[in-house]
Amino acid sequence: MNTISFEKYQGAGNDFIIIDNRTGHFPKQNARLIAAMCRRRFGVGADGLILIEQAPQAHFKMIYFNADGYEGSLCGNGARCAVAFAHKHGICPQSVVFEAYDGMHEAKVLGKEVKLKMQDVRGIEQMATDACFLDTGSPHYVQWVHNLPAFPVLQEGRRIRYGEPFGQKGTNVNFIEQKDNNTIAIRTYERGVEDETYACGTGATAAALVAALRGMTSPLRVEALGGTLTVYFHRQNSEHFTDIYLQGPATFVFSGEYPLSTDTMAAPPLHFH
Ligand SMILES: N[C@@H](CCC[C@H](N)C(=O)O)C(=O)O
Repeated sequence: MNTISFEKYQGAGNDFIIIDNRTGHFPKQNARLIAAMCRRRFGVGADGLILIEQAPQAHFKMIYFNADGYEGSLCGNGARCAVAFAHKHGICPQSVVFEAYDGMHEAKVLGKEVKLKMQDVRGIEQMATDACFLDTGSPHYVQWVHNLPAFPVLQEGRRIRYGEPFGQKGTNVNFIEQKDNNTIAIRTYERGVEDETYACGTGATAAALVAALRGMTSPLRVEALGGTLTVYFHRQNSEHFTDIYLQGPATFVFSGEYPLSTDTMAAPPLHFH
């Protein structure tokens, strides 16, 4: 039987299937296969799937698919895990340049962590007194809330993700609360996973920049359900940020072979959904 070799990684509990696709053997147009592999309980289980491919001007190119099987925008935690994977397999040195959805990125492997340089951010839209929208490689709505542990993230996240003005394209949705002078807590509803995830790298970055608008300074600790990420930035003015870095754990979990058969290529429907 034909199989696909994969490794599973997680960065602060945001988990990914990673496949070395430098030979181009993986059927990446097959959204049903990707969704089936990512499906918890029925497949490998992951928030997304990442292909490592050849890139002419970089050590590698990363292609990211959300758990729904469709290509997503930048995944910050996925990118950090992709770097850890590529470094482990000798695809890149400790300091790496790779291509992703939003262009070239530099990153560095620092022991068990990976520090990733993000693109500069220009333009933070104020949506309400307590909410902003910005793009950190992926679109993010960020809202300040009280009592984050009790906040209905799934319900509110889904309402905002599908509501106006985002429509069908949608957005990722983050809820944040200040914990101390340089720490915020975050919970994220992710587009494409359509659920709360344990962490989101581009979301943590967006949240840190929104916190900077309230006077919080770099480096900022962002505490997610699955672990802590650190965001570094330089604030040029209220809507222009440069030298943005996302740092945190990027951990190998296990490796495996996924069988390619008609049975394993489709995620079964749930009977009582
Ligand atoms: N988990 C990711 C965010 C992935 C992108 C997203 N779900 C989308 O396509 O909108 C991260 O760590 O940044």
